[in-house]
Amino acid sequence: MRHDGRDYNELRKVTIEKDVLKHPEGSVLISFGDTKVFCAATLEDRVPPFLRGLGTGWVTAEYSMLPRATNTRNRRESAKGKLTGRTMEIQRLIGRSLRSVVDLEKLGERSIIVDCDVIQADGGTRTASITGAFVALSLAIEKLIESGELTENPIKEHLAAVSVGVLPTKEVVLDLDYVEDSAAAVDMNLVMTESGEFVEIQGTGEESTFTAAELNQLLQVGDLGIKELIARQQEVLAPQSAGVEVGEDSVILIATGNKGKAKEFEAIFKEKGLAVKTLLDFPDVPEVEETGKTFTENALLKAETISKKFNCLVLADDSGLMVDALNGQPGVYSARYAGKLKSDAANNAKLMHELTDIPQSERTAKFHCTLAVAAPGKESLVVEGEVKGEILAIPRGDNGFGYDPLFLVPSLNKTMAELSGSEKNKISHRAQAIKALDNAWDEWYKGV
Ligand SMILES: O=P(O)(O)OP(=O)(O)OP(=O)(O)OC[C@H]1O[C@@H](n2cnc3c(O)ncnc32)[C@H](O)[C@@H]1O
Ligand SMILES: [Mg+2]
Repeated sequence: MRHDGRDYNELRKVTIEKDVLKHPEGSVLISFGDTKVFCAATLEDRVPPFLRGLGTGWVTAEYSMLPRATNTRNRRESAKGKLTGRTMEIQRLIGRSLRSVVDLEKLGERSIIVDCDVIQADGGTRTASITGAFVALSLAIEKLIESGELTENPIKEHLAAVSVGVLPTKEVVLDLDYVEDSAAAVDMNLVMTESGEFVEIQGTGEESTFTAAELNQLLQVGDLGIKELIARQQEVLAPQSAGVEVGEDSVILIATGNKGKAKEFEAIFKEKGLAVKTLLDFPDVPEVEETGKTFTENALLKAETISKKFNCLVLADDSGLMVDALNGQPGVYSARYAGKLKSDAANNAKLMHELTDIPQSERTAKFHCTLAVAAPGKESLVVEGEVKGEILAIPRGDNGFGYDPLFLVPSLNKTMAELSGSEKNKISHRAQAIKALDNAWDEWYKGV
């Protein structure tokens, strides 16, 4: 029986929180029970002198512990003026471990430095550091891929580390906390890869010895722990590493967080036998900032950013309302016409207000839709669609989304919000753009 009630092969509660710091390219706060470590990965566009000009990159790590990470205060190493042997040994181990799963040539002439700072120590700080450092490193590399600086991921496979040991009771256990660690007869740190290979085994009999049979048990229990830790890392790094099913042929990923658009695309693609996934399925993926000045720029930005992130084919829609009496406004600013909060009600209220004195005959407008499709290694495809109409003074209908209740389709004498979903999907700007996409698809798909 372990003092905290865990089973012999049970990890402490492991949590990995990502993007916890503002400045580093990759950051995580990892906890193994009460052991908590910040891991921050920094990208630098240079390599140490011994690698300069060789076209290869470098990954290294630094480790440190806050004075009160432990039961009694430890003087800062910076105040002492030198690193202890323990610190040197641990930071070399972290760097070595990370390099074992990175193809340094693919990384190119740049360095990634991972700082592991223990804020609370309760046993296993080096193993928590390695497991967290791998995630921070992956996040930093993701940034390089997103920005187009790297096209291929230099990470070969996942890496994690865990402690195992033999208690004075002779029990072989996984993931020792401080109480167990300080009494253990055998203490071992394992660093392993996703494919089950070892990077490092540090095993010591503490005033005792251990048998080959015990060693085997220790390795087995450790292997299970590593598999669990890697699964946890994959969850945190998902969807990039887990891939979900977006790569399947029958699924199309649409880079939109707009529920109204998502619903329309689902209906339109269902008829083509394709299931739709949108960013609503991936709430952790941050919204792509629409910094473009045109529909095309923004559609490409959304499609290409998300395609790089997921490494699969992605469709994006940038659309909006263009009102003639407002010189084409709100145009690309349609979603945020009344402010950052993107409220349909506020946008419609602003539009009604802006057009207060404009007679109906001068309230002509059009909905515009630009679609961009991006796929890895291909030049993106862009198509457009439009539908003409008029802006009413008073909203009508409850269907659709956005400006639909104010947008009259004169030939039907109904607003877009008075049409059923399937009626709107026959005539809308989005439907027109999808027709154009259909026409261009085969040639684009075969080519480039
Ligand atoms: O960028 P994504 O995540 O796709 O979602 P978004 O709502 O921000 O979308 P856009 O940047 O393309 O802005 C388009 C805005 O134009 C309006 N709009 C586009 N299509 C529309 C439609 O079919 N009916 C009504 N309003 C529409 C609506 O206000 C949208 O929020
Ligand atoms: Mg948008």
